[in-house]
Amino acid sequence: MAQIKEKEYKTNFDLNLWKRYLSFLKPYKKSLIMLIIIMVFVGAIDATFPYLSKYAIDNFVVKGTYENFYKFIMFYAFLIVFQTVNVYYLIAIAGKIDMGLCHDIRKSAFERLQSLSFSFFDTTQTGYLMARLTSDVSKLGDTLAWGIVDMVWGFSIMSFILFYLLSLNARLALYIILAIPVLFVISIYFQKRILSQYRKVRKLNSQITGSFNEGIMGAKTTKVLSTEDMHIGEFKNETGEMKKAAIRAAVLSSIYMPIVISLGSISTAFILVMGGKQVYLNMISYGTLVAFISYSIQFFEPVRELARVMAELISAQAAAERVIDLIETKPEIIDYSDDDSLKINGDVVFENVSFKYKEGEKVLENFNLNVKKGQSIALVGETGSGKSTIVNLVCRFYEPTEGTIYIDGVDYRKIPLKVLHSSLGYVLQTPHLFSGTVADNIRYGKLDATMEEIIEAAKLVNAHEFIMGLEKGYDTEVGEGGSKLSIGQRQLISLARAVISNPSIFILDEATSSVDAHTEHMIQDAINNVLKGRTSFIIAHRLSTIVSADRILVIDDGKILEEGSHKELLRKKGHYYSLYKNMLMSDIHLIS
Ligand SMILES: Nc1ncnc2c1ncn2[C@@H]1O[C@H](COP(=O)(O)OP(=O)(O)OP(=O)(O)O)[C@@H](O)[C@H]1O
Repeated sequence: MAQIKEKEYKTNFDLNLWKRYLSFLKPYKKSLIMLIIIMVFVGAIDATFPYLSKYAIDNFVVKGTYENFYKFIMFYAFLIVFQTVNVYYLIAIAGKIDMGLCHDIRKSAFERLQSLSFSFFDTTQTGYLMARLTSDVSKLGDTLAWGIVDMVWGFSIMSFILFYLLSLNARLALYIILAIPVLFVISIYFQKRILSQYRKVRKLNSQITGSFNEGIMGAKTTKVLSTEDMHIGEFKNETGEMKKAAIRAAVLSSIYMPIVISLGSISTAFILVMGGKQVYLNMISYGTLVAFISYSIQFFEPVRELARVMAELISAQAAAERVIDLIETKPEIIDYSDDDSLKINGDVVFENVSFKYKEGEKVLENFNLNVKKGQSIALVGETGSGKSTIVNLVCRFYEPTEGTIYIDGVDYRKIPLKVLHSSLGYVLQTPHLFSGTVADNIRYGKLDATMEEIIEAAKLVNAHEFIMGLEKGYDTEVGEGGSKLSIGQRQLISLARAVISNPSIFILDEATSSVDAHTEHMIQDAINNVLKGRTSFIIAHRLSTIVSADRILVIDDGKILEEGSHKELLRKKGHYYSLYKNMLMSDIHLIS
């Protein structure tokens, strides 16, 4: 299975990228402000509890008085209730932002995918796109929403703890403050390394998603070719690499955590020794010592969290870069006009058209062709000769690299894509049906089609009869990709779908797979009905189609080798003649 080539991304924080990404947060501005306010409160309250313990020890335990006891209890209870409400809202709001972001980013990415040109899909693999739209988007929403929660909480609780510590005893506070830079440096050091392993995991995850996709899509072919073991081997390699990287990350974490815990314990020990002395000398109260011990434990959590969030943001940057890259990819084929009122008749002219898919190779060179409205053109020739390229250019899935294509005398780049595509009927060699009913699938050709129009289109292509024979007629589910129907039936439905919008230009890439004689006859009949009065380009594989075309073009290496009607070309006794003889022979061979 082919590997997905992943771009290598920056390891430093890329502010510019995050600014572009943060624009997705705009619709959630109010929620975000609410979340920040709530998190400041949560941090402040968390930092206040040890201070309250100090008050309780010094007043109720040491002094043994009950003065203000009930007020204290009430205040404590109020803080607990307030904190509970805060936590409820913080989870709800952060969850809303997380899900909202994922939804919006996925929507933008999917919309962009719909507008991208064919050339994008030539160079981008499905697995890569699936990984972008699923795990990368989730990672982004998650990191951003919950990263904000942790960051605001971290800064808030640290500020309040520092405030309490300094106001209680500045010298003792120093022992805790001195540990911060050490802890921060250690945290960043480890988090960077842990994350570089997680990056590897993500990169491999992309490849594994691709392999999953290919494995599922190509399951039948794999079975037929008996290549299961090879695919399993490849898959094992990828997942093995992923396992190694994940284990390395876990090992690094297992070293990092004890260091952090030890550092916290050392700092607490210092507080105990120094603070204990001060208690002994009556310089601070018992309550203050207890509060200091609590703060020394509590203080390291936000430092750790902030280091983690920073590192996570750097790691999520890889996901953000990939997703933003996708969302900001510009379609190569764009509209130069928005005149939707244009109507297409069907005259098509190629004037000195050259085309290449990639630098260094020419598929078409100075190609000229003049097709009048209503003519049917059969394109025949060896595989790879350029037949599909010609029809792809007519459809403007790609544009000529040189020369011009005129439709009804107008440079077709001046015709809006919407107008061009709604005037085109295209039936692919292996037509794709979408999950849904037969009627739904025909309606894809004209979204506002009535049931009468659907039935009329089905009748035109001789599909009505077999559809009525299905269990639920037009309401029969076709299955994923049309799997519940035969290939011939799928072809008839796709013909109906293509013809329902009454296109003036028809493109047909004839199926090469053989169907039984009756179905072949039905399909041929359907094609003849559909082509009447329309300009058509047919990549023809069936003799019957070729013979009945107005003009036959024999294509070779991107050039027209021979051109004319069936009779004219036979008389010439050239390439078409031998091609026809071969086809005839293989047909006779098939029949016998
Ligand atoms: N998307 C693509 N990217 C790069 N090269 C391509 C692409 N599609 C086709 N080609 C190349 O362009 C040339 C013409 O291909 P094209 O598909 O037009 O031939 P064809 O006559 O339709 O072949 P077939 O009968 O096998 O479908 C071939 O050399 C092919 O390898």
